Amino acid sequence: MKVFVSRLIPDTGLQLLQQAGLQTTVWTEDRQITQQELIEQAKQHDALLCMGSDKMDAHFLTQCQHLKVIAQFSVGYDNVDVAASTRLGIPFGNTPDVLSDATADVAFLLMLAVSRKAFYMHKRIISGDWGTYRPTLNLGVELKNKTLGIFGLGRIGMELARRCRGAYNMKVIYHNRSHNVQAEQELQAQRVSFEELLAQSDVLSVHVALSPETEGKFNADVFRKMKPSSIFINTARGKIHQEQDLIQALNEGWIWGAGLDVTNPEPMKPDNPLLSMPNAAVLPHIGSATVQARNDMARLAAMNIIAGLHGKRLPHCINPEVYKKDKSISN
Ligand SMILES: NC(=O)C1=CN([C@@H]2O[C@H](COP(=O)(O)OP(=O)(O)OC[C@H]3O[C@@H](n4cnc5c(N)ncnc54)[C@H](O)[C@@H]3O)[C@@H](O)[C@H]2O)C=CC1
Ligand SMILES: O=C(O)C(=O)CO
Repeated sequence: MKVFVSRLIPDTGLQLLQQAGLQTTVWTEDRQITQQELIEQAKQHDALLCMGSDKMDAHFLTQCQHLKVIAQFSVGYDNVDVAASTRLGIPFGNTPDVLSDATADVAFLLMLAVSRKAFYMHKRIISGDWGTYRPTLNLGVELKNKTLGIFGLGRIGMELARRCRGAYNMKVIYHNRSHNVQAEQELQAQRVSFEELLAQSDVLSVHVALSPETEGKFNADVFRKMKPSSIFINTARGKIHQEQDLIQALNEGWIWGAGLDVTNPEPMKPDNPLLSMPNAAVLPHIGSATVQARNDMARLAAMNIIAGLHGKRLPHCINPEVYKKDKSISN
C-alpha cells in the first residue's frame, strides 16, 4: 500500500512506514503543496500524512474519500473539517502530548523575554544603540510570586503551569470549560471565570484550540480588562487574538507586553509594528520545533498511518465516532 507525505518529516517516521512495507512518497519541494496538487497526489495513494498547514476541508476530503486514513503532523486540527472526515468514513489522526513540553518551553521563554524586553534589547545592540548606563533605563518586570492565568488548561497549559509554579512560585488560575482536577491537586490551581482571568492575571497565556468560540476572543474590549502591568502570551493560534487590537493595547498601555509564537497571517511581514516594539516578542511558530518533539510526532503520525491501513483503531484519533460506522475496524 502507498502513503503520500505532504512535507519532509524526520526519519523516525519515514523508517517506521518503510519497515511496515509501505511505499512512501514525500513532497520534497521547499514550498507548501497546493490543495489541487495534494488532491492529485492523494488520488494515487491509499493514505496521507499531512501537515497542519494543509487545508483538509470538505472539498479535499470528498475528492479523496478513498483514503483509508489521514494522519496529521500536529496536535491542533483547526484546518480539518472533522465532521466531513467522519461522514466520509476517513479516520483522522493527530500527535498529542509529545510536543507539550516543547511548546510550553516556548510559552515560558516568551514570558521571560517579554518581561525583560530581551528581543528588543538584542535588536538595539545590533543597531549600535547599546546606550549609556542610566538607572531608570531598560527596566523590566519580575515574575516571582505573580499570578499566571491560563486560558485553556489542557496538556500544554499544564506544562506551562508546572514550569511557572516550580520556577517562580506563581499562583495558577485558569479558565476552562471543565475542572482540571490534576492541576487543582498538584498545583493548587483555581478555576475562575473569564472575567476574573482577565482581571487577576499578571501573565495570561492562551492554550485553547482555535474554534468558532475562540476565534478573535482577545480583542480591544478584552485587552482593556487586563492589568496594565500584565503580559499576554499566545502559542496556540494567531486567529485567537486580533492583531490590530493587540497593537493598540500595547501602544495605549492597556497591557505591559505580549509574546507570540503564532500570528495571523503566518509568516508575519517583516514591517509588522510588533517586531519593533520594546514590549513585544514574536517567534515563527516554533513551539513544537525540537529534535525530540518532531521525532516523536513523526513516530506517532506513522503509527496512525500503519494502524489505519491495517484496519485498526488509530492510536490518536480526532474522530473516533468514525468507528461506529465501520464495525470491521478492530482495536
Ligand atoms: N505553537 C505551536 O507550535 C503549537 C501550538 N499548539 C496549539 O495549542 C493548542 C492546545 O494544545 P493542547 O494543550 O495539546 O490541547 P488540549 O486539548 O490538551 O488543551 C486545550 C484546552 O483548552 C480547553 N478549551 C478549548 N476550548 C475552550 C474554550 N472555548 N474555553 C475554555 N477552554 C477551552 C480544553 O478544554 C482543553 O483543556 C492546540 O490546539 C494548538 O492550536 C499545539 C502545539 C504546538
Ligand atoms: O501541533 C500543532 O498544533 C502546531 O501548531 C505545530 O506543531
